[in-house]
Amino acid sequence: MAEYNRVSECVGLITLRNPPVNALSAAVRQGIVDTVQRALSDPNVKSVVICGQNGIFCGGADIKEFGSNMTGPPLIPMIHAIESANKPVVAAIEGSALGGGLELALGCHYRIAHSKARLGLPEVSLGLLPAAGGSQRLPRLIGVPAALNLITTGRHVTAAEALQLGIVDQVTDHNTVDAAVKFALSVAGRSLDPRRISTHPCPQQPDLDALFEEVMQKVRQSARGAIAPIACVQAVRAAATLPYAQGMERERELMATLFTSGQARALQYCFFAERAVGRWRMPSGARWDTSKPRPVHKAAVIGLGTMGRGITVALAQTGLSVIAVETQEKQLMEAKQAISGMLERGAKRRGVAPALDGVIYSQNIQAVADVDLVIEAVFEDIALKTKVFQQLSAVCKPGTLLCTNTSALDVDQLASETPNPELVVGMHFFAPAHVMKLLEVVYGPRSSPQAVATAMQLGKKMGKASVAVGNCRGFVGNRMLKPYIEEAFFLLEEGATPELVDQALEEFGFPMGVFRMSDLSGLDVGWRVRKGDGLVEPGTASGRSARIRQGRRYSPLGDLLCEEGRFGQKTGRGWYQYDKPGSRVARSDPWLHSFLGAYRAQHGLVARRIDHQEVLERCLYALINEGFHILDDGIAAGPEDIDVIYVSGYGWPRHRGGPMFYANMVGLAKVLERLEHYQQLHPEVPHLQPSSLLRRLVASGSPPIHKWGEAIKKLHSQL
Ligand SMILES: CC/C=C/CC(=O)SCCNC(=O)CCNC(=O)[C@H](O)C(C)(C)COP(=O)(O)OP(=O)(O)OC[C@H]1O[C@@H](n2cnc3c(N)ncnc32)[C@H](O)[C@@H]1OP(=O)(O)O
Repeated sequence: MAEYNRVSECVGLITLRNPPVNALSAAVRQGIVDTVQRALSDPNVKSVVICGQNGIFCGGADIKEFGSNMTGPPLIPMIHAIESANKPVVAAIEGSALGGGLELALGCHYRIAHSKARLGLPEVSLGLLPAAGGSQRLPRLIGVPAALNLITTGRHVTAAEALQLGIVDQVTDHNTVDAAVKFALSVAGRSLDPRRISTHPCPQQPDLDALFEEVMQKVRQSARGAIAPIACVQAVRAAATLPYAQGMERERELMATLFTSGQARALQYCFFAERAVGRWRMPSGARWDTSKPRPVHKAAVIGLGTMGRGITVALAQTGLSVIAVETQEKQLMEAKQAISGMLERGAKRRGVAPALDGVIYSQNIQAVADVDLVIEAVFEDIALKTKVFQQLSAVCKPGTLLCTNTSALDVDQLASETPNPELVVGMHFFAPAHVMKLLEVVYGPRSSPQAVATAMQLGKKMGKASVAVGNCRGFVGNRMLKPYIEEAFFLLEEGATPELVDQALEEFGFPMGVFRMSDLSGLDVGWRVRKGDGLVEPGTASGRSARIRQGRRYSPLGDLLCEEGRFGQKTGRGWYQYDKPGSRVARSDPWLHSFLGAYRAQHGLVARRIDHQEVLERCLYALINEGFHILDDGIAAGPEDIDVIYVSGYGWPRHRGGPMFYANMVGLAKVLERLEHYQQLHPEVPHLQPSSLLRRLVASGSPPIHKWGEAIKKLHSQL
């Protein structure tokens, strides 16, 4: 797993070999220990180069080993032995040097990087800290402020930035190993004392306490309950204030707490879940590895409202040429200006030229005749969308993929309006579409695997977390959101306030509670949907019967607010009040509290004390329960799909892994027991009725989440 060769007569070349990213598995660590020893004991070898095979230095510790008993030589003494060597050791960094990979490089005496390489200590995003000396060496090398920034954010830096920061000694555009060997020859015999980073003092920093105080505050605010960023700050503080050996001891203690924490397990689960969703499969048996995507060179977007504009930007930024269609001239001109602005700002941030020429604007749908893929983003109206799909079927060249950005309408119905339903899929973007990571790729029974593969590949190109899901009302994300929101409304009826509900959810880790989120997205959105479903009844009927609609408990609270013109931030009033329409700072509203009091009195409801635990159990377990229904229905292929959707599109705190992972952590039996408890109290609420899959999983011994797939298959075959 680490190959040894002698090159240029006197350079020992060690090559890490562990595809695909040369992770530091037990075998690789053993290989490094053995080959370093061999190089150091060979009198003909004057210096050593460490590189990785296949253009990547090292992706860090092998994350797959974390759950098991770790064997093999530990990283810290291995890196220490390299740093203590009496021959210069040079790291030749191509591709990535991340986590333990960069820590290994920091133990080397010199670092040479290819100009396209990226370096970083991303442990924080796995719920850890750089505990192979990284938290102690990096601040000594580049200073406390820069090290704090890299270690607490986990961001990857380019080779150019690494050079500027002093992480690497040289950047090359040519063969990195050749450059490193040449460099190793040139430094053979030089004193290595100044090159051993652990022996350096941390560069002096004025107002150290104030700096740590400020960073800690910032980190606490943005971490929303995550513990790793805080431990990272504490570890760097140890580097800045303690001798190296004591700093290493502190690094070890902090890591020990993190390593076994539920947060680290959740974050590592997210890492693998994000990769697992790329290996999509459909109930028909079609799969990612047997379905070839069609090439997409030219795309079109129909309808340039907020969503269409964002989608156009996301497509143009991938380098595609895009035809952007809006039939009204005024709207087209406004959209052109807005899209150009977004492209320019995005390009400035990324330091590239804006793809302004990549977008052609047109009022005429005929302009899309030769595109490979169309994304329809017109108003959410089935008649309008049907018309657009019929026009597209007539205009587009044969084989063009027709995608709809609907968030609520039936993809199958739209597909059935076209002569080629196999070419139709949903591409459900989230606003703002050029920023939000999530994309639900919605297939119907007639969507071809090739259409799904093409949409998934395009999503990946746009940098989205793309998840393939089946077609149903609300798809996965919005379908699960419905019971969550309904429970929040019921809690208000029973005595909670929007402030209490939001506080409980925000302390759990959501960036915004359900009511602040509703104010942001607009109360009228849900009102329109409920009207369409025939649920909204004007009038002042009171009592329990007024709150049972279509045979189930219904809360008209949201409708009543909308009747008052309280649509949220845009009208300056919603569940909260705002200084003016469009303002973002939510303030508690006495009007709302007296409205809730009057509403309860009118309906004979007696307010009771509701605590945070009840808020979390009712809102989150109702949402999770819907997740089990979705798995049982085969709408999502596995719990990872649901979790990626919730973490990347709905603000579920990443350090809690996603709703299904959370259920697994809490214990399926406990979730079932609490749902049964609330269902007994609220028999008229169907979404509290535990899903049969949840019951069956508990009955079969609550298998761990990575075994749910097998269990679900087995349980289905027994039905
Ligand atoms: C003792 C504790 C010490 C901890 C210190 C650490 O080092 S913790 C690990 C720190 N490293 C990282 O966080 C890096 C994680 N990897 C990445 O960011 C990316 O994989 C990459 C290296 C930038 C490569 O990206 P790319 O897009 O090219 O590939 P994928 O992300 O799709 O990965 C390909 C497959 O490799 C698996 N993989 C990646 N990194 C690791 C790893 N460190 N350990 C184990 N496996 C890793 C990844 O899961 C993919 O596998 P598939 O089976 O193909 O899905």
